[in-house]
Amino acid sequence: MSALIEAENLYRFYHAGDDETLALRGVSLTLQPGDLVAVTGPSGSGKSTLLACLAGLDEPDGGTVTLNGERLSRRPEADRADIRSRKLGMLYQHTNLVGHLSVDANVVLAQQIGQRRTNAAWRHELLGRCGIAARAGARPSQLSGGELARAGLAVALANDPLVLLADEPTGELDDSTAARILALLRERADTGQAILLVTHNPDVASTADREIRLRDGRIEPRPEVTA
Ligand SMILES: Nc1ncnc2c1ncn2[C@@H]1O[C@H](COP(=O)(O)OP(=O)(O)OP(=O)(O)O)[C@@H](O)[C@H]1O
Repeated sequence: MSALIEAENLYRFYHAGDDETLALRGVSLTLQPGDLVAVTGPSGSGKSTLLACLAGLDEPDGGTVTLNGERLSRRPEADRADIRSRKLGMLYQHTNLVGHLSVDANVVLAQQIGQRRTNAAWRHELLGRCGIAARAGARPSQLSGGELARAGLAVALANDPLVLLADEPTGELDDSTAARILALLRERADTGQAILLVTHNPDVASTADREIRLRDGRIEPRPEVTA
């Protein structure tokens, strides 16, 4: 079985004048089909940078990202966009919705852009499962923060992607809605997807198969288990 996400020794530096920020310093991780993994860490530890590099939206200064056997890093943007449209769904912290389209039309658009040929039945199921069917005709500006997060998740899952990267998918949600969304993510993982979610919430992280903790751009070693 081949890994769905492989990141090897990722480095990302930002320069502003004389200042250099080491956002990622040698991060490696692997997700197999069925893995639901949480990325946690304090503000500024590199979580969003990691997600952007894994999605090919940002180019790491060192290291490689491979999605389902296809190298994403150090390729022209058109190639990365093609790989994304075949393999990846992404939920951003700041919404991934087009402002002048309804929620339903946003999901339709994502289905048209993607290359995995999902149908209208899938879209309707998804809107229901994400708890946003009742607001499917609304535009993003008419939605609450929690509704935006759920609509964004429907867009991210529109193509039933092999890999889902989600930045704070439950951040704006009440406990019962968050539990429902986590159950949906678990179910998608059980069908063989790999899901990486960023969260500040320890309860959400504890529902994942494992937790990757970032600090200052590095993965914190797991505590030694003593017998
Ligand atoms: N475009 C940029 N230019 C300069 N520095 C940046 C840029 N983007 C991020 N950084 C810096 O890189 C580091 C990692 O940022 P990142 O957004 O990945 O952290 P994070 O863990 O996602 O934080 P948060 O939990 O607050 O969202 C921070 O020190 C941040 O200030």
